[in-house]
Amino acid sequence: MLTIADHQFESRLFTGTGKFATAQTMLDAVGASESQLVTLAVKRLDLNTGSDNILKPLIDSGVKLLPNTAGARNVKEALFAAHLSREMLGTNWIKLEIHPDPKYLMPDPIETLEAARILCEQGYVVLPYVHADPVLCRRLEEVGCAAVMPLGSPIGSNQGLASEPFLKIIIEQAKVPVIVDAGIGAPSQATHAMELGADAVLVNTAIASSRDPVTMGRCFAQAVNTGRQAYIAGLGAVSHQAHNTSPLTGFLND
Ligand SMILES: CC(=O)[C@@H](O)[C@H](O)COP(=O)(O)O
Repeated sequence: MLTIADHQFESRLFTGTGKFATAQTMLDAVGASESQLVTLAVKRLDLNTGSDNILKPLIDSGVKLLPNTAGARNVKEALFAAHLSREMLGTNWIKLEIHPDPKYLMPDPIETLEAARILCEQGYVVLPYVHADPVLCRRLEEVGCAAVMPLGSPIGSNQGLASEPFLKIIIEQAKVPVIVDAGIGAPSQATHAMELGADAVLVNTAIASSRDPVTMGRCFAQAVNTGRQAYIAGLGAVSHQAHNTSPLTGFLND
């Protein structure tokens, strides 16, 4: 079981709702992934009705919603999105994303830390999306974030764990759950993140943009479970040189 704030999750695969060809495909893929925490952009919500055609079926499916502030470029816009989502969805959970640069969608560390500090003070359960920066992750933990979400590689790039050396440091140091978010492009990469000791991963594009998102959702569920089990079982040590598995004594006793 993974505990974040006051909530427990059996599944360590978190999913997104963007980029699917149809709402039904998204719902089927999320179902197949067994994900229990699903993020959606506050920007997608209809300000008049407080809804979106995916909202009701998602709520009915029993997943926990994690609204995100995607599209926010600074503290002010992120706070606005968080306040709006609390009003509209009745949740104080927020995935904090502040990325002013549309080309690489790199999270702004300074704005993110300040917004996180304010939202934590206001009683939000804050899960910030950040670069894989161990110092920043500590600072976010200190201001009260419930988890940290360092990137594997740029959002939607499917490049995998380009930030691996820094993810390892974050995982080693963190006292809150570490959710590797963004850029995970294949189930094997999700397995690898979990083998490193990540507490969970968040995957959107790799599932949504596959030829068969439902099957891919299922593959990611299995991959995350495999990686977690392998981490618990404990991987063997890596060595520069060979170590024989059978006796090296000669056959002819010479
Ligand atoms: C939906 C969401 O929150 C994404 O912004 C998230 O970061 C996942 O990234 P990928 O789409 O690269 O899986």
